[in-house]
Amino acid sequence: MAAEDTTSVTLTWALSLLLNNRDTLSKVHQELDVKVGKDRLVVTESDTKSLVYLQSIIKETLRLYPAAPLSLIHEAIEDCTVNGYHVSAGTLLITNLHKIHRDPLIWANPSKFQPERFMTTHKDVDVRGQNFELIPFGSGRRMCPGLSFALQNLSLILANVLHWFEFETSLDEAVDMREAPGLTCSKATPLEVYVTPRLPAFVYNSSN
Ligand code: HEM
Repeated sequence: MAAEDTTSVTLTWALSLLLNNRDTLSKVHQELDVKVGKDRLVVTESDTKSLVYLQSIIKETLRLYPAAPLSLIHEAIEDCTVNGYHVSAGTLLITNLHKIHRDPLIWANPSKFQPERFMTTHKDVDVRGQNFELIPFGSGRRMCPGLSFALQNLSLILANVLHWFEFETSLDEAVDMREAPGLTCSKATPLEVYVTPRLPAFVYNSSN
């Protein structure tokens, strides 16, 4: 599993989702204004812990667009029974994370981008492999060892770019959300955005 690729595709989906859901984009900008402030350039790791809406956006992005939609292939090393199904030793198992994450029995409006669900109905659901309805990093002994590093990077990078810039698409068009086939869930078309500064000019000349 490529570490850089998974992080960059997740960030691209997050930004695409925000551009197609401007209310959410405004709300996360408001959160940054209140918790970080427009007179400071760098959002730090300790800031990101209090950015609960931003964290919900990351979870919702990983739910809708898990970077490895079919996870990695696993092989049963011995005969076992899982949930009433007999699995013989040697069976290759592919877990369809994309499908699990959009199960209508678990998720209301499963294909809708609703970060608020992680502050209300699903506030106790995390991505760390303990809640089987949301397992973008897999679960168990062979789950992604880069999970904490990835979550830290996703929060820091997304918080900083959102804090620094306003984002627009050409002619205000909606972002094309089609997915490209492949092991990693990337966009079928590149994301093109226009950025403009959103902080006062003096802040960009400071080093904090
Ligand atoms: C958004 C970011 C990422 C996502 C969604 C992700 C997801 C996954 C998934 C689903 C697996 C398969 C787990 C399984 O077999 O059950 C995996 C495995 C793996 N990931 Fe990640 N990953 C991410 C970032 C990273 C990063 C940053 C690193 C390293 C710094 C990393 C290193 C690995 C490695 C080495 C494995 C193979 C583990 C094994 O087979 O024992 N991943 N990842």
